[in-house]
Amino acid sequence: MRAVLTGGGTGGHIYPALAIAKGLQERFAGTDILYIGTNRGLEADLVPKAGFPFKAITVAGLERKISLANVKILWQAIRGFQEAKALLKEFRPDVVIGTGGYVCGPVVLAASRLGIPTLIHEQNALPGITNKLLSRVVDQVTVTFEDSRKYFSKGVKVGLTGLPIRPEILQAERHTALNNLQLKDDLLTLLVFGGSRGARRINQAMVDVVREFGNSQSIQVIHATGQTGYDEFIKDCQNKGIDLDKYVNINIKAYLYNMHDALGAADLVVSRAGAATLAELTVLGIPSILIPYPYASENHQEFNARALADRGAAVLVKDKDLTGPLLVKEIRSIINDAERLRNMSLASKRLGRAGALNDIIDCVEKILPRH
Ligand SMILES: CC(=O)N[C@H]1[C@@H](OP(=O)(O)OP(=O)(O)OC[C@H]2O[C@@H](n3ccc(=O)[nH]c3=O)[C@H](O)[C@@H]2O)O[C@H](CO)[C@@H](O)[C@@H]1O
Repeated sequence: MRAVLTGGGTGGHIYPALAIAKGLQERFAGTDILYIGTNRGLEADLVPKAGFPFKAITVAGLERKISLANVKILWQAIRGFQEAKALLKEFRPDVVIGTGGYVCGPVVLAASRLGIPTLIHEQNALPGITNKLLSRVVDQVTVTFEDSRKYFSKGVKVGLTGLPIRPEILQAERHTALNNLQLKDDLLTLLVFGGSRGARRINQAMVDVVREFGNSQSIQVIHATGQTGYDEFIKDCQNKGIDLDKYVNINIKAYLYNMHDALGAADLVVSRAGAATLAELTVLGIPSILIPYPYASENHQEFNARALADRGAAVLVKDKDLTGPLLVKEIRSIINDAERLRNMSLASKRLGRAGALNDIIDCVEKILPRH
């Protein structure tokens, strides 16, 4: 079996594709994978690190208003389509799977023109523009939320599967994770990150959290600043007189390539509310404080966060309200109340869908040629 995966820009599109790639290899022994993305997205870093062959094509996102830049972008899209077609002809996949982001457009379209079976997965309740357009040419659409069915035209085959999660996250286990991270098992672990690119607002609030909990006897902290926010965070700490070297329980990273260990160790998470993150939190039953990114298209992160907050699995803090002292207060009020922490964890677990990856692989199997 030969499969092409495509999806890019942010981790929220890439990790579901990586999960599907691993799921295919588990189901069909000897599966050959090719990942097609762009050199500008996070996929150029994450895909080779995950051990899959990666090829890049030319592509760029359209601006929402008519502009001269869009003429250039349209030209790049045509070039990207030709490049995708050439890669597909060379690799000869049995199936092409897209998980959103601009790069999916030319790759999935080229596959459908070449008569290769195609499937796309939508992570958010509100489908992205690329997936909405592609839904008209693909063999199968799979969605995370029942609610998103209504955004696709009649006649489009839509299957409800949930969001596929990397197998290593599904298998994460606290003791091993703490060991791998060299953390203590008698302390609570707070994990903080702002989606795959980091979040400046969360980093700013974290300066106070680090100061408050530095060398605490009850809690240890892992904070991922995002690749571009690391230096600024360290400088902000220095400016406030915080010497991070003196805090043995505070671990600051630019990016967590070992998220399965970080999530496996976490008793409480502070994060943005991207769909992939929420699927991971709920499948492991981790309580969270969610600060939705307010500029995500049509404010979809707030809808994501509400789905958890309304069911007691998370506390929602609006970005505009976020300050260091408020974050410290929210963290304290949860970690100091063991019963609340346990109830939030149970509520989170109830929302998790561990079978999503398997269900998507079933959908892939159904569109393969021999079926
Ligand atoms: C700002 C924005 O529009 N973000 C969107 C983007 O999410 P974005 O990529 O920001 O966030 P998601 O939460 O969906 O996914 C992040 C992924 O990166 C992983 N991770 C993160 C940090 C780290 O250090 N290491 C690591 O492995 C997380 O475990 C997760 O798998 O795509 C998602 C899925 O379409 C959307 O729901 C988000 O709204």
